[in-house]
Amino acid sequence: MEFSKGHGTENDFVVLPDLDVQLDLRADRVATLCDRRSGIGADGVLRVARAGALRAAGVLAALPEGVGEGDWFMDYRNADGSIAEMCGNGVRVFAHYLRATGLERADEFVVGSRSGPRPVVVHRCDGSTGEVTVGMGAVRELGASTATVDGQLLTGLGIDVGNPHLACVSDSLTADKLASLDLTRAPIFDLTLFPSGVNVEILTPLVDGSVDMRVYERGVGETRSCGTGTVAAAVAALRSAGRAEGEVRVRVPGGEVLVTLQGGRAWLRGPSVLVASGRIGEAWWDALA
Ligand SMILES: N[C@@H](CCC[C@H](N)C(=O)O)C(=O)O
Repeated sequence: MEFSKGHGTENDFVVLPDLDVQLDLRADRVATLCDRRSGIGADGVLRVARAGALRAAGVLAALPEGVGEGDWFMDYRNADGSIAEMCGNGVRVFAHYLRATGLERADEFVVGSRSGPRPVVVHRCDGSTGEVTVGMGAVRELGASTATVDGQLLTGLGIDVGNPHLACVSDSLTADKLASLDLTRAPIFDLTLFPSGVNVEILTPLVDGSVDMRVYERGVGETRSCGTGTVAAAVAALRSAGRAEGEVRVRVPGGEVLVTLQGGRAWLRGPSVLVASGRIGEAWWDALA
């Protein structure tokens, strides 16, 4: 079983090429694989296959609207084994992987996700680093809500970027105060607004087109970056500044990305790194309960 390991601003993934869709990605297997002691260690898993093959194998009940049978499809799993609709950093790593391995020859193509097609532009890439823009699609605002983070009640904006987010801009927050927040415990949030859970972003107000952000991801815990989360953060930061559109540089613990919002749609540009590739022991994989 081949694998690669990659990250986008240190949001890291095990990439599993599975063009014939042979792998049974049961939740417990994914969780063990993503465990940093018992497995390879990652925030999530990206299975690489064509959408039609995933549908034929029953992984997808139907193709998401706008995704064609022949499109690449990022079958994304969180580190706890749960399935999520979208992963912005994951799409950049997925596209980089396809180009670096020669599975894809074009620099512009579509990556399908459970929340629909995500067109990508690979600006540059080699076997280890790349720079990719992802069309993140429509952004839907869900209204105000709150979360308790490190004992503090924060107000945020619920935002659907294909997956659910609560982006909390705190006017009194500085980059230093943000860095000192304890995000080891899961935020408490409103289950009525987010019955399937939510990714929570905490961020500083917009200054000179930039914000600092940390995130607690559904199905993972604190990560060093979240691509869909940076889009949600950019929407909330612009809204707090009385704006609906523009470019926002989002600094996260793992690096920096650029989010562009225009006409209710978002684009995410940022780096990708492919760190290693190798083989997973089949006996080890088969023995996972
Ligand atoms: N890290 C991702 C988001 C992954 C999915 C998320 N944890 C969820 O459950 O919605 C990103 O880069 O967007």
